[in-house]
Amino acid sequence: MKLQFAMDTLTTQAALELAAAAAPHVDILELGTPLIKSAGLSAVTAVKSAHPDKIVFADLKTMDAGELEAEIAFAAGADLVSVLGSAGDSTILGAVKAAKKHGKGIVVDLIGVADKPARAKEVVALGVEFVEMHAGLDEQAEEGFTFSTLLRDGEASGVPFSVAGGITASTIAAVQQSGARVAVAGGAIYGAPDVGVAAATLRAAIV
Ligand SMILES: O=C(CO)[C@H](O)[C@H](O)COP(=O)(O)O
Repeated sequence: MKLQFAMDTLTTQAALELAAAAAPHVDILELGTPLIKSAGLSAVTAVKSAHPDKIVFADLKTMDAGELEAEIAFAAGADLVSVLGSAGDSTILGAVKAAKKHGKGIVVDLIGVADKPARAKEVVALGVEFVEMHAGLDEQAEEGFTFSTLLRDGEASGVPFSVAGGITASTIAAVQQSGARVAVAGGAIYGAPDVGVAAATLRAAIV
């Protein structure tokens, strides 16, 4: 299982500092949605230039104009770009077209989708690399939130999936046991007193 670090920060400089500390321990460096909205796609270029050996994920969460948005992110240096599962199939197909042109991949984020396993099957048939079983930051803060639903949905989907939703060093082993291809961790790394140690701890918890 790969480890993806979601850098939910606001400036390119902060992202470069986080990436430098965590890179030895992670496989995928994610430019979070707030970072791309704040700093622009030049942040993707900066992170990819500093870490050409890492997979760089641009978390665009695209909802429309799939081909155009994916195209500009791939041109900026992204290896993977996210599109929302609640977007129409034409949006997802457009993004897949841009990915094929660049020899890169689309990840469909199933945040907010009620029947995640069903939509996962549909979008993988459209040509996406994998889906993300995702409970966002707001959903995580809701009363009654249970992380285990994401793992059950991933297993039920029968397609390649990642998991994101407040993963910590104590829950990442369960993510691996669910068969996830990628574990996405944001706050557990960027919110830790020592980013490098936190990333290394998550890595060590993957058996
Ligand atoms: O995409 C996101 C929010 O929409 C986050 O990057 C994702 O949820 C991972 O962060 P965390 O581990 O803090 O939940």
